[in-house]
Amino acid sequence: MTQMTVEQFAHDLGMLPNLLLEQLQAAGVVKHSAADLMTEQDKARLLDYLRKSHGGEGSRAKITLTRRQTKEIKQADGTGRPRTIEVKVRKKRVLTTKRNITEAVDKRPAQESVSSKSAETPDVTASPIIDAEQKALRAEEARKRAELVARQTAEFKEKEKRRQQAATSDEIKEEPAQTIQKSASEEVVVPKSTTETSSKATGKTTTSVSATSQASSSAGAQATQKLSEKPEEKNKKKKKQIKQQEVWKDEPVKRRESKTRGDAAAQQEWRMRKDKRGKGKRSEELPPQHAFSVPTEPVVHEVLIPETISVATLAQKMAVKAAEVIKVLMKMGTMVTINQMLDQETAIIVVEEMGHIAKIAESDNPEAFLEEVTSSTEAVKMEPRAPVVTVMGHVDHGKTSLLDYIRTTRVAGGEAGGITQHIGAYHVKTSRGMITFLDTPGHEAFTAMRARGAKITDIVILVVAADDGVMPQTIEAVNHARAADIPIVVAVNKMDKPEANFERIKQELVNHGVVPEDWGGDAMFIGVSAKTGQGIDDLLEAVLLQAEVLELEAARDAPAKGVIIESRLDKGRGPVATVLVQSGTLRHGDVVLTGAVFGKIRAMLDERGKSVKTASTSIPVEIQGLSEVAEAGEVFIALDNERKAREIALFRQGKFRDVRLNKLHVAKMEDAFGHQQDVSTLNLIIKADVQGSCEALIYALKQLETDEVKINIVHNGVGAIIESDINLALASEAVIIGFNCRADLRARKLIGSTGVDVRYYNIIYEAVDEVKQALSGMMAPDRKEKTLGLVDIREIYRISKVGVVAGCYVLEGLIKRDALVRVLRDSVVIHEGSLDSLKRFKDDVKEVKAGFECGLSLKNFNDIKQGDQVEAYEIVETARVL
Ligand SMILES: Nc1nc2c(ncn2[C@@H]2O[C@H](COP(=O)(O)OP(=O)(O)OP(=O)(O)O)[C@@H](O)[C@H]2O)c(=O)[nH]1
Repeated sequence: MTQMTVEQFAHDLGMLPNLLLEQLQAAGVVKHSAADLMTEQDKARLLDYLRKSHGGEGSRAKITLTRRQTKEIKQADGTGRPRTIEVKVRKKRVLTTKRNITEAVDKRPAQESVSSKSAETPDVTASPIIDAEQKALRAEEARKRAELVARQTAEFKEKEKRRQQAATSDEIKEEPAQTIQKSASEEVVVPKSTTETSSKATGKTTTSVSATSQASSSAGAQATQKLSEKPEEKNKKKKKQIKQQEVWKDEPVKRRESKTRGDAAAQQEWRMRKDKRGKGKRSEELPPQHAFSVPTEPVVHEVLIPETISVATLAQKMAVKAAEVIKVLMKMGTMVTINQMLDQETAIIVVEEMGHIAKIAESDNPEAFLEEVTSSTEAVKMEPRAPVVTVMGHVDHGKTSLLDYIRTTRVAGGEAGGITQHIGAYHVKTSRGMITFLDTPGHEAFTAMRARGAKITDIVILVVAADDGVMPQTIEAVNHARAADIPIVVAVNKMDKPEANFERIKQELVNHGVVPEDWGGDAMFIGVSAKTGQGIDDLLEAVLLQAEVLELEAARDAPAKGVIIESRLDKGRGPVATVLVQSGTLRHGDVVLTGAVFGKIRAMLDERGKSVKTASTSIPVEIQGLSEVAEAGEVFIALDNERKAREIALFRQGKFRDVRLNKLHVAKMEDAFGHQQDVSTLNLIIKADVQGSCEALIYALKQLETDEVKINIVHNGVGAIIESDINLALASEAVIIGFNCRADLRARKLIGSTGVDVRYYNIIYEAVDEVKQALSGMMAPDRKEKTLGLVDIREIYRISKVGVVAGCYVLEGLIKRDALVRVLRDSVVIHEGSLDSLKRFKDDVKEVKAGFECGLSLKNFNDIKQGDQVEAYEIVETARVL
């Protein structure tokens, strides 16, 4: 082996002798000048050092190359002033190698120091430590590389040629970014050649640009330099540019990806957003074709229409201009402005008029959310719950006394005086179970709640004073309970009084349909005394027995639902409401929505004023935190979403409320007049000046009943029409008849807001006549067949796409286009149906009289033959009168 100097070795390696000297020194090989001789041992030491300095030996499978370059570019800015731009290029590339490490490291000095140098160069440096076999391998590889380089060069030349042809005069301007890419392209060659030697390469380049704005003093010099550039240099530059443009095409993408944090989905979304704006084009990832194709026909939108919608919103939903909608409405004879609200029906017509599909929007109605909540709770396990009891009865029969007795003796395990607060409801514990009492005796609360659709009470305790007997309000209570289909337990009170007569009460109530168990009925009668406490246990027992029969159940592990029992504005605490949980569990911190009021529960007290954290089914609690005073009798629901609760509350507060009120179904006499369906019962509430006229009216009305139509007197009484009558009418869809009496002020207000049908009479026959008309309207009309004429079929024509057409002659009467027909063959009916067409010559006609010819076809029937006859007839309906 020939010896060589440091300089020669450096030359072979393609590096400066000084640099090699430094490396040798670092490797512990003492050489003083470039003329010093290198021994094989020196080379081996240097190689060993380089291996170690690149991060360990043997197991190393990755090689990291880092290179920094700083360049200055002088360019004129937008104003034409020369500027110097400093471009720093930092390139880092990690190569993963599967090859023998010795070999990989062996090549390193050459690759690292000269990126553009021919790959065959470093053979000499490796010679001391490679054997003959390796040499052969190396030679083979060198040959391959040479081939590759030759091929690449040829390709570039070809491309260059094409590019030059395409843009001969268009000199590629050197933008700063391009310049960066240009310099970076040098580095790109490395992985390409490395791919040859190492089987896998992953590259990463970080580029930073710092542009310094400074007046260039050498602008002229630069120009000269540009001019003096040789054509080959220019070509070389262009080649590099083209090469880098191809290779670095995906570099912006890489950079973006490296900047993006978060998961892949977020990145994807981010990219999509970017793509939407038309920036950051990524030809590799985009499908080759354009995803959007211009619609060739009008797009039909499915438009969800809420109860009311503004013109602007409607236009937006159809993707048209508001002016278009206004135009359509103008054609329909309505002048509107862009912000005007349209009702649902009008909006539907507009949408259909404009060729779109209108759908009644459930999803726009936040209340639909409540339906979801409600339905989701249905799947939850049901558990038995305590009955909720309301006490009803005539004035002074002892309702309050009875409730007071039960409360003071039973609440909190009989701790008399344990109640510090009165919240309108409480629950008592007995040996057989728990009962919840609504502490608001009377019909008002009861019917008010029911009118709002809240069935809060499970059982009614009907209090009747044993010394007084059945009184008007007792009967009213019975009617209310019956209308609501709620079982009654009769508490015959004041049994301690000597004049008490238990049997008389039973008798009197039987007359009103409340039949005691021992008489074959289903009502339990218990003798009690609110004064002495006699029979109270039996009464509670009876209530629980009744509850058992009812099999009362509710979900416990579900969002709470229930009813507002009482509500008021407390000076210190703000709006407070007593609520009864009917299903689920109410928790401190829950968001509660009731009507148009909502709020987060800030405090929750039980009936003794003790703070509690939860309240499960049939438990009454007082809650604080509602935004306003809630309406008693209104249903409440606990939601986990405050935003949704607010949304629904606002929705209910708005004008939608009026729309909803209008939609509340109330019974109208007119409905009954025009009713042609099988509605067979007319519900009535009758109020009269005196009992006599009330009874007379009921008797007269009852005479109108037939097998088909019935009258149901939901309630009758003496005196003014009061609020509870309206509520009852609302709940039972009844019409109120006021005979020689009027509604009081509060009732009138309620009539105004609910639209309950109230009719006043002072002549009994007038009332009877109107009810008679109503009942007549409820009866199905008489339907009779009327024969129109007879037609002879003389000729049959089979026309493709039309079917069978018959040439006919009208024998008798006439035939109408809309008549019903029977086809007779040998006087036997073979088909019944209707006409599809009726013509005289070529014209469609409405009817053809006897003695004339005509053409006809039948709907869904083609088996018509010459000699058949067609009988035409129609159905005539006549209203029936009672
Ligand atoms: N002797 C006796 N008197 C009773 C009994 N229960 C109630 N009373 C009395 O009957 C009167 C009316 O009792 P309340 O409890 O106020 O009757 P109420 O049905 O609540 O009356 P209103 O609230 O006006 O509807 C009071 O004077 C009670 O003391 C009882 O069991 N025996």
